[in-house]
Amino acid sequence: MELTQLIKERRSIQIFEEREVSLDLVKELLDTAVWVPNHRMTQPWRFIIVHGEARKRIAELKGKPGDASFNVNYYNKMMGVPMFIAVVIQENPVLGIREEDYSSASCIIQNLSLLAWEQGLGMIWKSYGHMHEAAYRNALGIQPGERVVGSLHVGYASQVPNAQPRIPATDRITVIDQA
Ligand SMILES: Cc1cc2nc3c(=O)[nH]c(=O)nc-3n(C[C@H](O)[C@H](O)[C@H](O)COP(=O)(O)O)c2cc1C
Repeated sequence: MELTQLIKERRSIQIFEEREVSLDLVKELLDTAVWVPNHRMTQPWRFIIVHGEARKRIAELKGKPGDASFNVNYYNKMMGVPMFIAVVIQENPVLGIREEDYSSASCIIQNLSLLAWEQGLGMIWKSYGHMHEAAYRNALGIQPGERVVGSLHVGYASQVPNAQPRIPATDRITVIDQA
């Protein structure tokens, strides 16, 4: 697919088919996705992939079946996601570097979503609040000093939403051409 078309046609996918996602394919896509610009080449990221039965680690964060606190809607929603990828970066003590690192990690996520879309695979970048909480962090083995940039939900789309209109960049361009 042509790059322009790929960028415009990629959509964030919320609802997936039950079909499994190949771990090897995702590893291969990530290996390409990490070719981002990265000031100082800190490369502070890692990727925690959760699939199969391990999805219960996330689905059971709001109670297990049988618990009084069990949230069946949350459980079913999360078990309906074929694969999760937590994108995690080591937080640099220097604010400027932390921001650069976060920016580079964001580029990886966009690269991955385009590469996945090219393969017919959907994805959404989720930033739900509980990905910063201890229960989620413990369930995925996230270490002190690591920051979760996003929880990616990955799978084959069962529904592709309509595109939401974008403000043309031309409406937002200031050209300075006078000395
Ligand atoms: C940093 C970031 C965080 C996001 N977090 C969420 C989220 O928590 N829940 C959600 O439904 N979508 C989330 N999204 C996806 C956006 O809602 C989505 O990109 C937007 O609606 C435009 O749709 P499109 O990606 O299909 O063009 C997030 C996107 C970004 C870049």
